[in-house]
Amino acid sequence: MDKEKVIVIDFGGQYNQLVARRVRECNVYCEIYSYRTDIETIKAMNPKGIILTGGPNSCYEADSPTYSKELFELGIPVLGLCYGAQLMMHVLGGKVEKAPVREYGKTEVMVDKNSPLFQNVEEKTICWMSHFDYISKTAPGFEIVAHTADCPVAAAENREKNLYAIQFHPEVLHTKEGTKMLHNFVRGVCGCAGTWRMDSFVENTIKEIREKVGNGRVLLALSGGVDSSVAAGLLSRAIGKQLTCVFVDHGLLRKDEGDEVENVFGPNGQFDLNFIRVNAQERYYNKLAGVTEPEAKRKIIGEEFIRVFEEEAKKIGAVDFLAQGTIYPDVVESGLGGESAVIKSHHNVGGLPEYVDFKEIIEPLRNLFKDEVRKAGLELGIPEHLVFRQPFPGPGLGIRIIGEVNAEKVRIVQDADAIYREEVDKAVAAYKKENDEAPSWMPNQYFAALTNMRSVGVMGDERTYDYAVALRAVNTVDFMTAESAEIPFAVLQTVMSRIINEVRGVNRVFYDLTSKPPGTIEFE
Ligand SMILES: Nc1ncnc2c1ncn2[C@@H]1O[C@H](COP(=O)(O)OP(=O)(O)OP(=O)(O)O)[C@@H](O)[C@H]1O
Ligand SMILES: O=c1[nH]c(=O)c2[nH+]cn([C@@H]3O[C@H](COP(=O)(O)O)[C@@H](O)[C@H]3O)c2[nH]1
Ligand SMILES: NC(=O)CC[C@H](N)C(=O)O
Ligand SMILES: [Mg+2]
Repeated sequence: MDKEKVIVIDFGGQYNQLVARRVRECNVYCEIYSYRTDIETIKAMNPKGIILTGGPNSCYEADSPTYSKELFELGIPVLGLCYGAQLMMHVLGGKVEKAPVREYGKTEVMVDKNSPLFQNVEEKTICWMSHFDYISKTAPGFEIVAHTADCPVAAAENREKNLYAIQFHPEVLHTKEGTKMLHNFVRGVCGCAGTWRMDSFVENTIKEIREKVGNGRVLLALSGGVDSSVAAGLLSRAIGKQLTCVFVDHGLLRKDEGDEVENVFGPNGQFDLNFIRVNAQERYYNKLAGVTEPEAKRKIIGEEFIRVFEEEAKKIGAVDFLAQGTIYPDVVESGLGGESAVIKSHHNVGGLPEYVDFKEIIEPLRNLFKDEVRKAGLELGIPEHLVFRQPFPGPGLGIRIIGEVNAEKVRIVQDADAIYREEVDKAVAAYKKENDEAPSWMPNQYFAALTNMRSVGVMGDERTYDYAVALRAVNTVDFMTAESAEIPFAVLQTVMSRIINEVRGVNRVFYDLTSKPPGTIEFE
């Protein structure tokens, strides 16, 4: 018998893998296909349900991604999300246009509890919006089953034909009851039994690595961060000393980070690894001098990483494989997740130079989200303080210094960031001691960035004309969507006064309140 399957049709949304992941979490097998896949192929797969994803385009424009009306006439339940919802209305005779009010981030939504989609969902709930178009008129046969203050059609259904449209994103965890809504569609509307089980990731991956590498040698780009540490755990289990880890100190690390990483992974550390530290500060500063455009900076940093790895590989002799701790969000934001737009080129994906002198690149975590990587890390026995470290991007402070990078700016942001992290950690520890649990505002990522803005201040009765530091702290699970964390004002004030007193060159401190979307977590 055919395995029960739901297919996701990709229109270039940022959250497509999350949709697939949520469906799998309902114990239903799921695959993603491009919107260019023809209807015969889709019919042949005999899916129990079809989900249309979001996407960056406007469906009413001439060359935007679309799908033929037939898709909605197969008798298979279809759920459209955001762009997918708009497209469903557009194709079936409704109307989509530029919204008078755009919605981004957390939004209150009122749902009709009688709809099969909203069974057991609160009447007033929180959803995550990200759109500038809206459905101004539903297609014939559809009924509106959710709305927000600014969005008259937050969801619509044609129950008889099993067609459903949701303007917001139930697949992101910031939509409070989104998982339930997808469950209602997949298990309720589509009638999937939910008998599928996920394979063991760790076991299977170790087997696959062994088969691929054979007797070859692998160079792993190790940053000391969560992803590459978990990748190191997997590879070292799979191929032992055929693995060499190379850590690059590019001069864009946090204060004292180079030595900290060496202490954990180096010869005096807790792992039995071949470990090489390369000090490449000068070479990065030279390449970055005068460069201000964010994507150009990212590409330079990405290319330099590869050149350093190639040089190290030559020293070791005959290294076939380069391994990296790339995870799914790196891939999708770099515009390589199927139909998705480029948001930023992660140094390890879109930032890779065209010519790479390795036979193959191994990325065992390429399809996982951060929280899944952490789970694998714990399974591999990697210590908790490493597994739950906050992420630090490969291009490092290079993308937290807006505009040109130089040694002086690196010093400023390193010092400000160290003060900020110290004070936040102190406040979290004090809260934990008193309450036996972490505070609700405990951020999942927090750092200081250096804006490119200088402004006038007065210090010691004298005029100053110095830089402004921006503090960022976000709450997020998968780093695909995020909210600004509510760090207590008193803590922020302490940080502000310490930064201004202790870090030369700064006379103003900002706190960034932006969620993702519309912001991203990093600044460039
Ligand atoms: N300084 C570095 N030296 C060597 N490799 C690096 C360095 N920085 C990043 N990389 C490589 O680039 C990949 C992506 O970096 P990224 O910061 O996303 O992951 P990470 O550092 O492993 O984990 P985390 O997200 O927790 O920081 C890493 O997994 C690693 O393979
Ligand atoms: O290794 C990396 N190389 C990169 O080029 C990069 N850009 C962003 N990040 C990290 O990814 C998460 C999402 O960040 P953004 O919201 O800024 O895209 C956050 O955790 C960021 O720190 C990167 N990590
Ligand atoms: N997130 C989305 O799918 C957005 C759809 C469309 N581009 C809009 O802004 O309305
Ligand atoms: Mg990192």
